Amino acid sequence: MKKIGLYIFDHDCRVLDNPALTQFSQQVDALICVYVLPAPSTFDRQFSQTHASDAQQGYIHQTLSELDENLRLLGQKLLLVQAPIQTVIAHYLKVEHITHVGRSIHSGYYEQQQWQHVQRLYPQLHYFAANSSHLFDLEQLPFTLDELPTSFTPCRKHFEQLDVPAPLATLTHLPAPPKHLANVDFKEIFPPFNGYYSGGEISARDHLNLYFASEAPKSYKETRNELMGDDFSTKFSGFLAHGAISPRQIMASLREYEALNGANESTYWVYFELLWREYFYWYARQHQSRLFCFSGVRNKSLTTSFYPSRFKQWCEGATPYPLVNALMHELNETGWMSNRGRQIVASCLVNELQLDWRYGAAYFQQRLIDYDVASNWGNWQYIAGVGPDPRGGRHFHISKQTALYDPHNIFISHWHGDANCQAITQTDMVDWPISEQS
Ligand SMILES: Cc1cc2nc3c(=O)[nH]c(=O)nc-3n(C[C@H](O)[C@H](O)[C@H](O)COP(=O)(O)OP(=O)(O)OC[C@H]3O[C@@H](n4cnc5c(N)ncnc54)[C@H](O)[C@@H]3O)c2cc1C
Repeated sequence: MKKIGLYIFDHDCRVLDNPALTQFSQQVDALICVYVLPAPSTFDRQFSQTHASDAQQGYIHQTLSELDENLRLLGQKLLLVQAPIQTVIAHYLKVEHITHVGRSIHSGYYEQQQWQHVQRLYPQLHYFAANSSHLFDLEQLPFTLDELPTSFTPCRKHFEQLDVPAPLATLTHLPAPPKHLANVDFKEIFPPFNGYYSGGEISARDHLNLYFASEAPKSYKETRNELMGDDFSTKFSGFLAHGAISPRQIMASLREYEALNGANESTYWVYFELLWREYFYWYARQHQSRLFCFSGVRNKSLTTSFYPSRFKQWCEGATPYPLVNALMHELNETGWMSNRGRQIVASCLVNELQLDWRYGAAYFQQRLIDYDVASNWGNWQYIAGVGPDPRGGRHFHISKQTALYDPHNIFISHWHGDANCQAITQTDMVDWPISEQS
């Protein structure tokens, strides 16, 4: 009997160094490649009224177009489907008689639940999933998931003892699709690229080569907290989030760079930051749905709440704080924000505006071109003090951060941070009695 495989791309939108795709394609005689557009869940709808931003969708559009281009070089093509995964599987089971279904392992709890659900629904199919997005495989870890250290530093020390597997050899062949399969035109579904950050496997390879051909890695540790500019940080996050590049490919280029130019603290720090990403991946795998809980993984009581007008001010960049406003304007326009910027606006939402951190995380989920379930919700928990921070949360003082990172008002004026500063006027019964100052 002919083995017909359905491969579901998700956060692994590349053909090179994609263990899940490579191994799955070796198990089947014919292959259908699909990308399933995620529908907003009930949880998403609870925390926000808006949908994925144009910046985010335009970025995904580019990512998928470049994946399709690379698949075509291997005699394949990418099909885009807008339906729940179980419907997609049911469709191809009926129409193409698929026998196998493959994908890369997802860190998200709901995505894992969905994967288990389809296996229960269609037990007659063969299922396959492998790690395509992280540095280490589960079998390499010196601890079980339950024993994952509760904070980053001890975990990093374990990670540093491990060898990062080399990227796979170039993929030269994929089984062909079973027969002519109609596809939708990507342009009919997605808004155009906004011109700020390019997505996709081809762009990722170009960017990686440019970054490691530059002097930037030598001073990364000193520049990485800046707010503005082309190469103060690596700008790998969008590519990594959608899997247009693998962290192992980045590590291979980093090691080559170090061999040619010498290693220093800054080149090590690029690895160090990739280990943060790694940590949050395993953290999400361990804590599952607790990643989204108000009290976090620490089960901590918080006093923050939801104030619609304050949240609106934060989203629109109309708070009393010019730096926060400028950062939010940058996010809304481009879909990206520096790491220091994310820390400042997240801290403002939690500490100054006293808002439930999950609204901020959900807003980031819809805006970021590099949205990644583990890194986003894990970092938000960290700032809100309900996650892996041994100090129990962070408060970034906005005036101090402004003096440190935008002393000449360049960032604020570029993103019009002082154009619409509004006082926080809303009070509610918990603020009573209202003092002179409020
Ligand atoms: C509240 C908040 C939300 C965030 N949400 C996301 C998200 O959805 N997706 C995402 O990829 N990153 C997220 N980050 C982490 C970090 O801000 C971005 O990865 C980084 O700013 C991307 O820019 P870069 O690629 O130039 O990073 P660089 O500074 O050059 O770092 C190199 C790579 O290391 C990884 N990395 C660096 N810092 C972190 C970190 N704190 N946590 C996890 N990985 C890290 C990223 O993959 C990044 O591309 C968030 C941070 C905060 C504080």
